[in-house]
Amino acid sequence: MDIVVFGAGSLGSLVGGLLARTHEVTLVGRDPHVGRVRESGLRVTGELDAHVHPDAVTDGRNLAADLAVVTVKSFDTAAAADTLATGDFDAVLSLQNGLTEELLTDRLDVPVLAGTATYGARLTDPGHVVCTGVGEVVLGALDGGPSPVAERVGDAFRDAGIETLVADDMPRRRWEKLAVNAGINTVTALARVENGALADADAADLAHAAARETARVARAEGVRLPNRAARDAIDTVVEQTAKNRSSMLQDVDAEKRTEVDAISGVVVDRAERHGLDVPTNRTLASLLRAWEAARGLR
Ligand SMILES: NC(=O)C1=CN([C@@H]2O[C@H](COP(=O)(O)OP(=O)(O)OC[C@H]3O[C@@H](n4cnc5c(N)ncnc54)[C@H](OP(=O)(O)O)[C@@H]3O)[C@@H](O)[C@H]2O)C=CC1
Ligand SMILES: CC(C)(CO)C(=O)C(=O)O
Repeated sequence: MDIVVFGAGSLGSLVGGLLARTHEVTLVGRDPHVGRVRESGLRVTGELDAHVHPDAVTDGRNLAADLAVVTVKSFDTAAAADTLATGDFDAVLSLQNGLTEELLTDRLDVPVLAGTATYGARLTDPGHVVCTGVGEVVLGALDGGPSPVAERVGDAFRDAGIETLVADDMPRRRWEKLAVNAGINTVTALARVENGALADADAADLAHAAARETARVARAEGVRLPNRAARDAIDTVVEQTAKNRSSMLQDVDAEKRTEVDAISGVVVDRAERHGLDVPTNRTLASLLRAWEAARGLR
């Protein structure tokens, strides 16, 4: 397959690097990373090991491929979509956190697949990405149900040795992941603690409340996500990733803009559409946005 990975930062470089073992890959990213990949290839170390030579560019306009994988931060999705729209792709797959696929669908004229990734990645130096955790990519039709396009993409990912599940219930999975991110990412970022700290009862109550509200909004959107499932998902992820610093906490540590708008912000916006109040998500979003504003990040 010809694959463009749009957003060759941490996750994009890892996924693109693994895909390049089997497929023709073009990474779209920034210098000096792109320059180093062109000069001496991309090294993957940590829990996986590879040295590959994908094509790499800084200008993502007018590209053509079977598939474009979107791995920019959620707040860069609209710009990425507008750039991808100048090219020619058979399908687009998002592996981002937050609900970004609707934005891609609105701006692109090709099938957009929904995806989640639980691989951990960190771009430590130009040309070098560290795999900090082997997880799984789950992908499928945005509205659920069977999808021959998703099956083809799933086969391509598996051929490259990426743990991949093609799922026919992406709406539920996306909202469950959103509930997890709305609970864990926000609370850990604001309290500056690792995920495992949410085993503490008070912090867990707050994360559970955000997840329960998210499940309520999901149900208003027609997605079957019981409160109990959202709460259990938080507990499972806290246990499995106890030592993680969530991606939002890493952004706060680095004084970088967070993905709050695509996580808590989306929960608040969708709740409003259905006349629901989500006070926990609203409060968490306000605090994070206040932090970003005070640092000139928004
Ligand atoms: N890292 C991880 O382990 C995981 C990440 N995710 C999700 O994946 C997404 C990406 O995360 P992550 O990889 O950590 O983020 P990064 O910031 O490391 O990667 C995104 C990269 O895309 C670049 N970029 C943005 N817009 C453009 C553009 N128009 N042209 C070229 N390059 C562009 C950014 O450059 P610049 O910053 O200079 O704009 C950055 O290098 C997020 O939604 C995250 O939540 C999900 C699971 C795991
Ligand atoms: C699952 C979790 C919470 C793992 O840290 C995550 O998705 C993130 O940090 O963004």
